[in-house]
Amino acid sequence: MKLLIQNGTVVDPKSQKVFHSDVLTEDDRIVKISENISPEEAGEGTELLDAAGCYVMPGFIDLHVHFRDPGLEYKETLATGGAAAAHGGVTTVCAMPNTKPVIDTKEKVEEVHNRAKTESPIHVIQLGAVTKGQKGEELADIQGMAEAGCMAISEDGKSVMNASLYRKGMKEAKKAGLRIFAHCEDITMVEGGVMNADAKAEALGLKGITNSVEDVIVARDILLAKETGVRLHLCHCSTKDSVEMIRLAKEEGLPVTGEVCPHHFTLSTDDIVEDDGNYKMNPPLRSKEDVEALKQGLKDGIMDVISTDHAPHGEKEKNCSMKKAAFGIVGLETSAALTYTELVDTGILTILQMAEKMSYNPAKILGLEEKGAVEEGTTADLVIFDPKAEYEIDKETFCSKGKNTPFDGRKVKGKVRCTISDGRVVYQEV
Ligand SMILES: NC(=O)N[C@@H](CC(=O)O)C(=O)O
Ligand SMILES: [Zn+2]
Ligand SMILES: [Zn+2]
Repeated sequence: MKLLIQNGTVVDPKSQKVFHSDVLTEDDRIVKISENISPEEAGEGTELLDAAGCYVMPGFIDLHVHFRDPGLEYKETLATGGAAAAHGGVTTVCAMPNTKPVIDTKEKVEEVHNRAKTESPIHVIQLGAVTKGQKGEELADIQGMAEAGCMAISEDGKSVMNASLYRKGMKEAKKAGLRIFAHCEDITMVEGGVMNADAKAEALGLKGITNSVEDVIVARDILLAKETGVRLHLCHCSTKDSVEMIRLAKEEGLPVTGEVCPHHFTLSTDDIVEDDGNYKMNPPLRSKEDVEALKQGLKDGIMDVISTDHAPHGEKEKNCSMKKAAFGIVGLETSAALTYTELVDTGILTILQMAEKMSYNPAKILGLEEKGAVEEGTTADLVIFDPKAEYEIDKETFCSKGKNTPFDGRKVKGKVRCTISDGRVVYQEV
């Protein structure tokens, strides 16, 4: 099977080049990148894709999604989450293990990997939990899960509060060649908070979550990574002090990377006008000052990755007061547009930096050398992205089962026209 992508502008974060070119794929590989590859040269039966006016970028790699499968299929499945990813230009995801049951053994990782091959149109890397059942009491089967290809372990949804146990888990992870993806939240300090602790929370009569809830665990986890040598990826960073601590860790040469979610650089607590569950996520939307620090951190290269923390929930769980609503919003189908609109179109990031944060750096963090670039010989995971398309986000167009987004009706610029995974078109705008 061959695809010829014509007339596009290739964005390759590996060579740091942006250039006009055609791209030819055969089966799951990029076989030729050159100007004016003719259909005759490509050969009979080659499918032609017109990318005029569009960027041809490496498929996005989202290090942080919740596919809710197994056990919570009413929220999402490997099939619907995979379709949402394809719609958003995402060709590889890391699925968090806070499913039902929690993914904490070799067999459970294998089961998801086997099913994903047929059920999901894009690549799914299942992550394992740090502790059995995410109960924080004893370590999960870390070595076994590594053998099943889980690549990283994470207690996402919460932190491992017992630092001694976490340190043991980090040592095991390092031995097994796995990374730690850390959700930083001191649960003892949350005290029933549902949004950022500020005047807006007070005005709405809602309990607040302080920056320190995140910051103390970021500090602790960086120190534990320093001691154990494990590669630490800090998920969904939301505060200016998280950025500052990652800056210091990097200056010291520690193997620490930072992730920012589109909602945390697009919205601040000022955008919450009423008590609406669709604005509730963990960590919460922060102050303008925090938002600016996150943007600056992305620009300066302190923050390495833009991932979504795609967290689908049922309608009843979200269309209610923040007091009752579940934490989390969907993100796979709005991420590229928000990143382009908020960061590239505004001149904060270049298009190459967008490809770095959404493809190249995530691939590097996972050690996937064949992904995250547009190069001859690498995997044919690609996205055709139209930077000129302007439209309003419409949650009814989402492939995800989750419609829980605060971005419904928001005007954005930048649209995924086509997504290619392993040389197959998995999403194409009709
Ligand atoms: N981010 C969220 O608000 N929710 C996530 C859990 C998590 O990422 O911590 C979820 O699983 O729903
Ligand atoms: Zn989390
Ligand atoms: Zn998460």
